[in-house]
Amino acid sequence: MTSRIVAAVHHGTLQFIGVGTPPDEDGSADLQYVLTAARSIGQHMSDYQGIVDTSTVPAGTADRVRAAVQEVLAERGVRVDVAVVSNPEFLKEGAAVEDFMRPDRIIIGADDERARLSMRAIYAPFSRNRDKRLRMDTRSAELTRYAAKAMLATRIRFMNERARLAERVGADIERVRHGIGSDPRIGMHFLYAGTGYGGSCFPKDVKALVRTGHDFGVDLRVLTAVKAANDTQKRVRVDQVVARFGDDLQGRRFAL
Ligand SMILES: NC(=O)C1=CN([C@@H]2O[C@H](COP(=O)(O)OP(=O)(O)OC[C@H]3O[C@@H](n4cnc5c(N)ncnc54)[C@H](O)[C@@H]3O)[C@@H](O)[C@H]2O)C=CC1
Ligand SMILES: O=C(O)[C@H]1O[C@H](OP(=O)(O)OP(=O)(O)OC[C@H]2O[C@@H](n3ccc(=O)[nH]c3=O)[C@H](O)[C@@H]2O)[C@H](O)[C@@H](O)[C@@H]1O
Repeated sequence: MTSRIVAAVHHGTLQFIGVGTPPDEDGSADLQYVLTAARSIGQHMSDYQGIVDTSTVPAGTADRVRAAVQEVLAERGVRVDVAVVSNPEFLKEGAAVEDFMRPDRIIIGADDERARLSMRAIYAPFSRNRDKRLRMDTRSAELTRYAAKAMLATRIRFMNERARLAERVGADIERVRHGIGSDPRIGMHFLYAGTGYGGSCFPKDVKALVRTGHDFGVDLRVLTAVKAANDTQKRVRVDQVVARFGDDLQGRRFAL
């Protein structure tokens, strides 16, 4: 891994981009770092390259990356082939190495056969137990990342809502979690009620997918409701504390 572009471009025929995609003012993913990295590769490549995007980016970004590189190549008067691959990763903070070494699935979104075969080869050592490599087009790969995240966010939101109801009706949400999670159609993962989803990726990626829906004229009502309800979840904890200890919390300490 390096941030030295010249060394990277001369090292091999696959260039992985994994730079930040923070939320833009309108909630969409800001692609400036991805496109800058892509242009830098275009500045230095003199032979075929496969540019692999592992950043979280909206559907259609691979086409923008390809156009950005081709523009730079045209300015330089260099005629070489370029392929763009979408390779979303599903690493969790704190478990990134383990997630990378033992992935559930390896998504290879490629419209170019040569790049797809190189990607298959590079990921072969991580696919020995069973073949985890899923082949698809770039847009499907890009959307898969957000769709996975949206599904998990929806589960968390769903459980937080059930938790509030459980409290009111005198049920125990932990028992309910066991009760429903043991149905294999539902499963045990991501069913913990809490203060709502947070962290560096969930809030920004849910927002970005809602924005993509808006841009493409599709009203993502479920996800919009998930986002709005999650925003209020932190407040629920505060209300519970106040209900239990009263308005004056001076001098008290709480662990979350
Ligand atoms: N943090 C996480 O757990 C996960 C993050 N992602 C996605 O991966 C992407 C990166 O996320 P993070 O690693 O958390 O971001 P980050 O902001 O911590 O790291 C990005 C790095 O890229 C470098 N960089 C930016 N522009 C560059 C350029 N032109 N050339 C070379 N290096 C450059 C920055 O200096 C920085 O060190 C995002 O799209 C994010 O959504 C995906 C899965 C998990
Ligand atoms: O693409 C990304 O950016 C990554 O985003 C998340 O990874 P991460 O943001 O590190 O966080 P998680 O540990 O998965 O938790 C997300 C949030 O949901 C909350 N959560 C999680 C699980 C649960 O049952 N309930 C719950 O409230 C956590 O407290 C946390 O705030 C996904 O889990 C990764 O698969 C994905 O690759």
